[in-house]
Amino acid sequence: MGSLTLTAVTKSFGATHVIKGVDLEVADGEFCVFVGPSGCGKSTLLRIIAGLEDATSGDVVIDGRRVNDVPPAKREIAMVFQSYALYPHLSVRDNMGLGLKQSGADAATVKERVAAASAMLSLDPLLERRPAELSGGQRQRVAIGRSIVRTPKLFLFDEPLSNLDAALRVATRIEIARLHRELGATMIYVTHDQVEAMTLADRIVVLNAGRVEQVGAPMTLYNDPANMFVAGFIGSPKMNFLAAGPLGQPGKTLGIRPEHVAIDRGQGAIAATVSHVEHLGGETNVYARCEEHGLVAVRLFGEHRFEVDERVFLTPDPARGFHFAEDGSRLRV
Ligand SMILES: Nc1ncnc2c1ncn2[C@@H]1O[C@H](COP(=O)(O)OP(=O)(O)OP(=O)(O)O)[C@@H](O)[C@H]1O
Repeated sequence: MGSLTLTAVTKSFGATHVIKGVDLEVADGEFCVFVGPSGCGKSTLLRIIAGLEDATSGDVVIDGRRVNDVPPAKREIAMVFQSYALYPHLSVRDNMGLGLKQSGADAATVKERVAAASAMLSLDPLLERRPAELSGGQRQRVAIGRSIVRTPKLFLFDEPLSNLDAALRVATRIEIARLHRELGATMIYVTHDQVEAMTLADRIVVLNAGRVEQVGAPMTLYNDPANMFVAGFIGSPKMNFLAAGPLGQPGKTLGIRPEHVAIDRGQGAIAATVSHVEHLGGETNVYARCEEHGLVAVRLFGEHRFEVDERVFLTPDPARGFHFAEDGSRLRV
């Protein structure tokens, strides 16, 4: 069991209000991802859940028990950080078992749990090595293994993959998804990475300046964003916001994702000039500048040859547009 409830949680550092009243329910077994711009309070919220920071006000409830005054070690949570924080003088085996041993578990239990976690993470050949003899990806697997050994109620991850190179990030991301399925554990995960958020989460919490903008399944945030902030935050390249004009209405904004804008050399709704082209292999991003709307991103599948300075026409798919009022709220038309 490992449910989490946050009720009206706030956090201030002196006069700086960092978390401004967060309410959140995370169900037992759920994978919940916190995203938001740098400085919006993701790590602070995670640290409040862990007990590494005190909430200024509000309640933190784990499995029905208010834990505001319970020290981190007694909350039955495990935290995995970006830096692995392994003991350099201990072997992988001892790093994984130490926390459990310190909490008073007998040697047989420690051995059994370390063996199970090691098998799950393919760490068996590395158990006698010290951290200095491991790659970054292997060290992060040990850090994750150490958290599994303690069978916590909640796993908290703070950007665990951000020190890894691109290929290892993908491999470790898949491994974390598999672990979540196998353990059925509740996981709360902070990331900057859209792909991690979209692929790992049952639900994503979008934070902005210490408040929750929207909580929802990844595809709900993509297909049905609550407001302009969420619409612009989820998706890459980000959604185009087209100002008033033939396609918009005065004072209102039309949001259209780059994958829903057609580009053509012969005809279309908006005349534009190609200013930049990104070839990603399976996809091509074209950025075209037009007088009325500035730079518009177009995402194409497959390889497309557009040249910088080429004249083109852009046509947003009207069925895929979102409308926003001046204050950023969504207009459902
Ligand atoms: N101990 C502290 N004292 C004062 N301000 C702090 C402290 N810790 C965090 N902050 C401030 O709180 C805000 C939120 O920080 P936090 O680390 O939670 O953001 P974040 O969303 O995790 O950012 P990032 O994505 O850059 O890691 C920031 O403006 C930060 O400067």
